[in-house]
Amino acid sequence: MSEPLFQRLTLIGIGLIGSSIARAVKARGLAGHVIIADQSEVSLRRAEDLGLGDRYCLDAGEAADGADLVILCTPVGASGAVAKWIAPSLKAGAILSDVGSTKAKVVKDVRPHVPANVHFIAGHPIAGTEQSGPDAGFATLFENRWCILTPDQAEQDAQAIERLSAFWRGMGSNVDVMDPDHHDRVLAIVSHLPHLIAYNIVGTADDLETVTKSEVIKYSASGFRDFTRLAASDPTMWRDVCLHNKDAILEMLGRFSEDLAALQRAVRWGDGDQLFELFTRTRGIRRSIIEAGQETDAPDFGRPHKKD
Ligand SMILES: NC(=O)C1=CN([C@@H]2O[C@H](COP(=O)(O)OP(=O)(O)OC[C@H]3O[C@@H](n4cnc5c(N)ncnc54)[C@H](O)[C@@H]3O)[C@@H](O)[C@H]2O)C=CC1
Ligand SMILES: O=C(O)C(=O)Cc1ccc(O)cc1
Repeated sequence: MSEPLFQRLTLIGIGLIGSSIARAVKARGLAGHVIIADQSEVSLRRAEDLGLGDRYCLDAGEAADGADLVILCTPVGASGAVAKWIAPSLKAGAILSDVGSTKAKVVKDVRPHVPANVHFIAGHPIAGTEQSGPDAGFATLFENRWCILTPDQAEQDAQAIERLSAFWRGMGSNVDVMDPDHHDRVLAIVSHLPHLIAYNIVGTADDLETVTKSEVIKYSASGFRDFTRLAASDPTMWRDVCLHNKDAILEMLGRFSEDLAALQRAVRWGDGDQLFELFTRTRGIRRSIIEAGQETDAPDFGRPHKKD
């Protein structure tokens, strides 16, 4: 057997993403020793029952002590505080990363706490589900998905970026490197806005006085059901995403609202040509995604282009 990429891996937060990393690392032999930390005793005990790691700690600082790679897998709102807590325990030469859905604010919150001899490289696997907690993870989650790294000190961390990229490739992902602000604008439109729209439409249906709750459940067509899946996503995680990526989300929401108003006008004035033109254009985008191998007929997210 070849040497694992990292001798000691620490995962802080053992929910959907942390536990998926733990499972993938175990299945693929990517780390010698896996240490798991979580602030929830229940999740930590569950992780132990599932055999996700080699050691379990309530104290993230203790867990990070001596690790070669530490990955923050908590909601983004906790990143800064956790980084501050573990900073004194990080060993020289260690890599610190994260999996948060937003990047610029994570870098802003974490960077000030990172010792000069530690490589901090923020990251985001574009893979997930609406589920959360240690039971929700699975070893194949990252296979054939993108992972975006957003280093803010790319030149001095070049070797560490390559090691971290190899780690994600080892879990089956394709890796892209991007500026944190650009990441946040792209993800605002392809991920954050769709979740907000889903939360909103399901909330609106729930509030309607003229349609009963039981009718919403009974007659929900598959389009509405797709929205309810996204709208079942973790409230803490998505509250934090909205608070963190406020500017990009507001920018995309502004644009979205303008386009929705145009659509509303086309419906009001019976402008069939405009409706037909838009629906034809968007159908083409779906077809391009399927042709690029990023989507099957089932709901899916972020699958990279198939290699020839
Ligand atoms: N759920 C998804 O589909 C995806 C989520 N992400 C990102 O991954 C991160 C984790 O998300 P999930 O695994 O879905 O969440 P989750 O809710 O399943 O797990 C988060 C875990 O972090 C723990 N935690 C929270 N604050 C903590 C703290 N201060 N110290 C130690 N542990 C703490 C919680 O107890 C929980 O076990 C988030 O930043 C999210 O934006 C990224 C890609 C996809
Ligand atoms: O469940 C879905 O459809 C998702 O969109 C999963 C997801 C959620 C958040 C991310 O930052 C990346 C992927």
